Amino acid sequence: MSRNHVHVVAAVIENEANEIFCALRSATMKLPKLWEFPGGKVEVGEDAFTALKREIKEELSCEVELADEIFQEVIYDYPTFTINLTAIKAKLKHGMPSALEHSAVIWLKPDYLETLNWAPADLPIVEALQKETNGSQL
Ligand SMILES: Nc1nc2c([nH]c(=O)n2[C@H]2C[C@H](O)[C@@H](COP(=O)(O)OP(=O)(O)OP(=O)(O)O)O2)c(=O)[nH]1
Repeated sequence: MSRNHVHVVAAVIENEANEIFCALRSATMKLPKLWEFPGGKVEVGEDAFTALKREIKEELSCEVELADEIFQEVIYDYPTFTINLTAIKAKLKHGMPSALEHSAVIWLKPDYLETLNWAPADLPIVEALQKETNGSQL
């Protein structure tokens, strides 16, 4: 049986107060009204980093500086497709993010991320961010 596979890149954008940028998918998007890290599908011929910079410009109308390394890779089976979600940390480089496609955005400290209703594929990323913060407080 073949399944639909999609490769999606997402930015974990951190600000100087160590808050993380979270975005709410709109009612008309797939996986409606779930929170996500902004990004989108990698197009043919693109690498994850190039795709993510493009998606952020399109979706949030700002520029980000990406970390050199991938933060986390998640593979998750949704009922109708399998997602390979690549999360990369980022900082704002130029402009402030505007919600051009999302219905809400919020900056949250890692400890509060779990209060949102996340797309299921994002939960391991949320967990890794919380572990990172709590580890650094020990
Ligand atoms: N951008 C983003 N997408 C995510 C995350 N987690 C997650 O499961 N997804 C899913 C939602 C979508 O099905 C897919 C991303 O595709 P997309 O953002 O281009 O949105 P879409 O499917 O509505 O676009 P399209 O098919 O209409 O072109 O990945 C995440 O953190 N960020």
